[in-house]
Amino acid sequence: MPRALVLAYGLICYAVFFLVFLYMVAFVVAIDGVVPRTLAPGEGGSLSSVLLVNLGLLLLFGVQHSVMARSSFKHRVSAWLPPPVERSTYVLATSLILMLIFAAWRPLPGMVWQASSPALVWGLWALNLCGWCIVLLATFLTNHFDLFGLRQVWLHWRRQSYQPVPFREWLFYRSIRHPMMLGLFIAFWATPQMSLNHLLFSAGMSIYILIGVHFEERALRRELGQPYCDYERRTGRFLPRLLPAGARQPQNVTG
Ligand SMILES: C[S@@+](CC[C@H](N)C(=O)[O-])C[C@H]1O[C@@H](n2cnc3c(N)ncnc32)[C@H](O)[C@@H]1O
Repeated sequence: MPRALVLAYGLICYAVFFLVFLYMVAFVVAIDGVVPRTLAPGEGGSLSSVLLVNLGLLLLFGVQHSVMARSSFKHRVSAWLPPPVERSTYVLATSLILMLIFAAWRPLPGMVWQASSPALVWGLWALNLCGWCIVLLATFLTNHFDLFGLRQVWLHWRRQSYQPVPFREWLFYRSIRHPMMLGLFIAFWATPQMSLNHLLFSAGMSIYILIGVHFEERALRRELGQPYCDYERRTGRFLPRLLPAGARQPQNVTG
């Protein structure tokens, strides 16, 4: 594959994901008129058909995300998917599944909660915004450009060999292991208006996150060994551990 094509492919995949992520914010936040389809309540057909379609979509997302992240999958497809474009392809596949969710999601009628006090409404919107910001910031604390495949295609363009991103323990990662997922939890659940529709989406995504972090931790334990086990002891999954200050000194996980 010509290097320019690899670079263009990586840039396009990143741009597509960026737009899809922005759409996801609007889809979840569900403010009228911003995007055509959101998680606002509506009539999507019989309860059984709505559940079948929506749970199927969430399952599809979970399967794509987990299977494509596995090293055995990467190894198997390496013959026809060159390493520099592997991450971009994963990002593109995730974007396509998210687009399918936005297009095919069947709405449910009814609200679960609706805050009425202006202070609570604004407080919850502020918390929601914090959630999205934590997600974005956490991508930069590890390596935003590696996570979305740009670093891989750029290094290939420059004819430089790829070196994996070192394990980071900066800021949030000093005390919790999954700030990106914590941000998503906050963004999915902190809302002044929770429709039944939104509840189903948030619950499905949250279950997937819990399963995903289990596999991510297992992979990191295998890859990094004892230093990662020590990191697990010092940190909490989503919330900081209540440890004496001295016990939480960062150490270099990669040795
Ligand atoms: C989608 S990111 C999610 C990271 C983390 N679970 C979170 O919620 O912030 C998954 C990738 O981040 C990598 N990763 C996890 N923790 C990391 C850290 N502290 N430093 C660098 N990379 C990390 C994992 O190896 C995996 O490839």
